[in-house]
Amino acid sequence: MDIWKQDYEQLIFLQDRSTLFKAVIAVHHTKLGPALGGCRMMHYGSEEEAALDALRLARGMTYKSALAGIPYGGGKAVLIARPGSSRMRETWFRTLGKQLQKLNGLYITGLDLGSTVQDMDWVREETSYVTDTTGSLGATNELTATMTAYGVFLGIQASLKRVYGSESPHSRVIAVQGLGKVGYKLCRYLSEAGAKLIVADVDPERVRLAAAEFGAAPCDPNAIVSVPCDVFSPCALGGVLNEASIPGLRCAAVAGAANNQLAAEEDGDRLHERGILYAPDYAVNAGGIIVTAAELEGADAAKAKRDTERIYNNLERIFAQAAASGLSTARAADQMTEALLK
Ligand SMILES: NC(=O)c1ccc[n+]([C@@H]2O[C@H](COP(=O)([O-])OP(=O)(O)OC[C@H]3O[C@@H](n4cnc5c(N)ncnc54)[C@H](O)[C@@H]3O)[C@@H](O)[C@H]2O)c1
Repeated sequence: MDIWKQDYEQLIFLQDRSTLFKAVIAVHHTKLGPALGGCRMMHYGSEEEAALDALRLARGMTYKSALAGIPYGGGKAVLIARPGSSRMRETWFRTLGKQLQKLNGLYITGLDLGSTVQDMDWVREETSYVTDTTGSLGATNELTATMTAYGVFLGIQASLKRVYGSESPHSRVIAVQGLGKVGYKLCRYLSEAGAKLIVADVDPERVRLAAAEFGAAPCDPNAIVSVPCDVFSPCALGGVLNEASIPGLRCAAVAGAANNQLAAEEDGDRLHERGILYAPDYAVNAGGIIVTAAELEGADAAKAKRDTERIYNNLERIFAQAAASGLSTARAADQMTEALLK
């Protein structure tokens, strides 16, 4: 990877050799406000891989916040885990907190894959540039996942409206890949709206629960991508929409929570060519970052919900712009967002 060819404002490498602490902070864009994005803690094959992940994720945060209309830029921290790192957690997160304090608000961190509310509490003891601490809006009652699921539900409704002329999920077949914090709550919204659910998860217990609670039809995790349905909703992994999977899709639309659903930029064009309506991931899954923004401005859950409702309208605008320009919805969303970043 050539670091200088990537798109970002600052890339900060942190280390403390005495405690084996290694982290990367990517600040992608701050014109609309301080860089906001969680801290991921995981194993990486190399420091370069960690930096690339931070850069890619930070860019995604810029686009998500800008389109969601919240006054923040995009950033991300990754903390490089290694065998035995659980013993070092407190030290490492305190070190991160001290470094964030030195950055003086350029970047605000929070929860992401592999980090916990306890970790954020340690950061908080060193700096105020952190969200998702104990008792905060983002850490309470799973509001982040609930609003993300609600936003995806709205994204599915907007997609149904575009494809069928009616937003109602009643009797529509929705295939949900991943029944984690977001996917399971999404199933609840859909089930209450009368949708027929097909679900898959690598954890059979989650599938059993969804079948019992929502009457969902279980599906093999390897088959859910190509199951016949009205809307396919990826709520597990990134990269599920790719050169190999797109020809096998049997849905009218895709709208889900997973980040980075398109493996490559051209995959948005592939969906467009197949006549499948793609609701761009960062437009659909902004509910979580909207909760974080509400937390930072001292607002409540009701405000976060109102702001999440903008997702429906954003998608209508993206679909209209794509139709008018002949571009894929992915490219139309990028164009709309990039205009906001100038
Ligand atoms: N939690 C949020 O608020 C939020 C916000 C924005 C985006 N997202 C994204 O949405 C996705 C889901 O988030 P989450 O918080 O529900 O995560 P999670 O870890 O709680 O749930 C993921 C679920 O997917 C399942 N899974 C993993 N691999 C699978 C596979 N191959 N097939 C089927 N199921 C599989 C897991 O068993 C798990 O139940 C992630 O991509 C996440 O980055 C989440």
